[in-house]
Amino acid sequence: MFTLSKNSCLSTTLLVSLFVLAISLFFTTSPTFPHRLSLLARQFLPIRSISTSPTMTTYAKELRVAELAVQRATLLTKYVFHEKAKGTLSKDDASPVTIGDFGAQALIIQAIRKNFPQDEIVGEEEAATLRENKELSSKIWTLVKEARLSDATAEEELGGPIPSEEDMLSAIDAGNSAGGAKGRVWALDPIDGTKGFLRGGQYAVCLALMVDEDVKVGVLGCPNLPVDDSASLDAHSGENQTDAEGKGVLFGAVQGQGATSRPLGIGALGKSQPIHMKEVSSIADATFCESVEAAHSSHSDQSQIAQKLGITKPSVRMDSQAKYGSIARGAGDLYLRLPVRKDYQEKIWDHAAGDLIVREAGGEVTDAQGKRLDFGKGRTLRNNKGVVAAPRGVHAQVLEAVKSVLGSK
Ligand SMILES: Nc1ncnc2c1ncn2[C@@H]1O[C@H](COP(=O)(O)O)[C@@H](OP(=O)(O)O)[C@H]1O
Ligand SMILES: [Mg+2]
Repeated sequence: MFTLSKNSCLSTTLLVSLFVLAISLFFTTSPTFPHRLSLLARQFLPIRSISTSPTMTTYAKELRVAELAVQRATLLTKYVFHEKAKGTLSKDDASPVTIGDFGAQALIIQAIRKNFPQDEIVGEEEAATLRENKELSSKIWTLVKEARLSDATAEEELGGPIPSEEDMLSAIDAGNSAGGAKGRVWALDPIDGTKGFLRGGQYAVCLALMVDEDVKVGVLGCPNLPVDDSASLDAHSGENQTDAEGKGVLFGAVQGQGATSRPLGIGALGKSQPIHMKEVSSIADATFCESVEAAHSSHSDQSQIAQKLGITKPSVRMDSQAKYGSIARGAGDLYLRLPVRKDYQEKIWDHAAGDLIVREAGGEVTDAQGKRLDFGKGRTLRNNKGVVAAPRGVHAQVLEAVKSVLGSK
């Protein structure tokens, strides 16, 4: 019979322990530990379970591509915005916003398709009208061709420029996914806040990645917000600001990793810093951000809710998801979207990025009944009505006021 002496038993145990210790030290002290773990996991687990687990995947590449792609798209939107302000592009032919929308969508989808060819994309625009209007299409193509980051490496990371006008149209049309609760789905709003864009106010280029309906990555490019996170809230509304000095911010977030802001540049990404919502110790001191458009969110319900909460400071009106970015960095505290039309369904591209950025900055985002926004129901948030975004500590209090005002209707 095979037996072991007490001594050899002890030395075997010692050897095994030393081996285990060495392996754990190697992995845990290595800067590439999460990456190694993910590679190891990839060999033993099916792909789907890796991409849905926040601990296994850092989404570092997705965030980087999204930030660079949004930054590149804003080169085009900023050009169009300033040409419009100079009067070179007029509002009459509806072209400024159309050119900006289509051009930005093409540039961003090109980068997603190059880097993540299997992913689905829900984009706001489609190219049908451009295929019928050759003149408009070639006008957009002229600008798309020129929109390049000044940093060659960054441009390479995005997969380079779009090769032809036909490729541009095909990229725009690749945003036609129906969305849904399964797999990797990007939500893209090439120019959110169309009305703000035309008015010379705030607008945002918005991109988010959902994996199995959960928002994992969110990016907002806001060319007209102040770079400075501590700038006064008035500077955030940005009506008729045409001077680009000190403006342009890029917000980013990955689920479980916090939210950041960085200057919106023209080449490589600028330095990022963490952002946090402001702590609200007394709700009466809070400030609301609300939509400029009373047709998008009821201004009268908003003022009744403010009254209920004892808030006397006037709300700051701002277009686009710049509202989510602003409260996430403590410029303003609360953002409500109060339904005007009962039949209107909010679009996923109008909320996905902002929802994650606010939650990662210490906030809570629900609908007006307190339900989490449901991004797995296709292109719209058909399971939700309204939006309530607030710092985690006061969200319940704000929601109660919202319910009591909307409930009495
Ligand atoms: N009746 C309505 N209720 C709520 N949102 C609406 C709406 N009609 C349009 N919108 C959305 O409101 C967005 C702008 O939001 P805000 O008012 O916060 O700036 C628009 O995005 P686009 O500008 O991309 O079209 C559009 O999708
Ligand atoms: Mg929008």
